[in-house]
Amino acid sequence: MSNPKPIERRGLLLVVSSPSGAGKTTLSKRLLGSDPNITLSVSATTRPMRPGEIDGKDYHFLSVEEFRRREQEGQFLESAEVFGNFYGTPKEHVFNMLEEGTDILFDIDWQGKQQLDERAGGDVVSVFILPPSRAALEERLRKRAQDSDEVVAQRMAMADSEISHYAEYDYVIVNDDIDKADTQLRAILMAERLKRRRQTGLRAFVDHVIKPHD
Ligand SMILES: Nc1nc2c(ncn2[C@@H]2O[C@H](COP(=O)(O)OP(=O)(O)O)[C@@H](O)[C@H]2O)c(=O)[nH]1
Ligand SMILES: Nc1ncnc2c1ncn2[C@@H]1O[C@H](COP(=O)(O)OP(=O)(O)O)[C@@H](O)[C@H]1O
Repeated sequence: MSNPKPIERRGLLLVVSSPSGAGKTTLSKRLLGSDPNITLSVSATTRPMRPGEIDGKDYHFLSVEEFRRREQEGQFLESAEVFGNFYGTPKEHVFNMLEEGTDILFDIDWQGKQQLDERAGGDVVSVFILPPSRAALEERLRKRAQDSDEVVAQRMAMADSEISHYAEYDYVIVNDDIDKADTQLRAILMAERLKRRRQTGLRAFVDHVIKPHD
């Protein structure tokens, strides 16, 4: 009896949001570095590059004029203004990856998440990352040491309004211990991948299992 092919699965859009400094970039990088079936949606942004960031890998860094031009051409799946800078998700990469059946990770804010829900509702799985405390959030923003005191203060001031959107998300993780939070994020992804409705090749697989073969 021949072995059935692996069960085909519909790709999902994993949205991870948090107040700045809660750890979503750290968690995303860990996941992307060890799971070959998920890829990052690299956003376009008008914010200045931080030391260590790579253009095209962390973000596509654009001037405001270029961002506006691409936005008007309809190149973004969603876009939003955050902390006075513009951010947007380029459509093309997302569509190419979904066609290949690869899951896509989005590090975007609650405004972007709402727009993705409107456009791709059933395929969106959303996770909100909370810091263990306000003091820990501030300490992490300072420790990152890539932003000025003014930027840290601005991000702390924004944290409350960001956090107020937690209830719009499917899952919430408190990022206290990074290994624990990492395990929790992977558990969510694994369970969501196993949802019956996402396993589009299930009928063919079951037919193969229950029907007699020569
Ligand atoms: N809507 C939307 N938000 C984005 C996008 N890219 C990044 N963001 C959000 O913009 C905010 C600021 O991001 P960033 O400047 O990298 O600082 P971070 O908070 O330290 O990650 C974060 O909440 C990100 O999730 C995007 O393409 N669309
Ligand atoms: N669980 C954790 N415990 C301690 N520090 C952490 C934890 N998670 C992340 N950090 C640190 O906090 C800082 C902010 O994390 P980052 O992933 O850049 O946050 P965000 O992308 O949400 O702005 C980084 O210096 C990171 O190394």
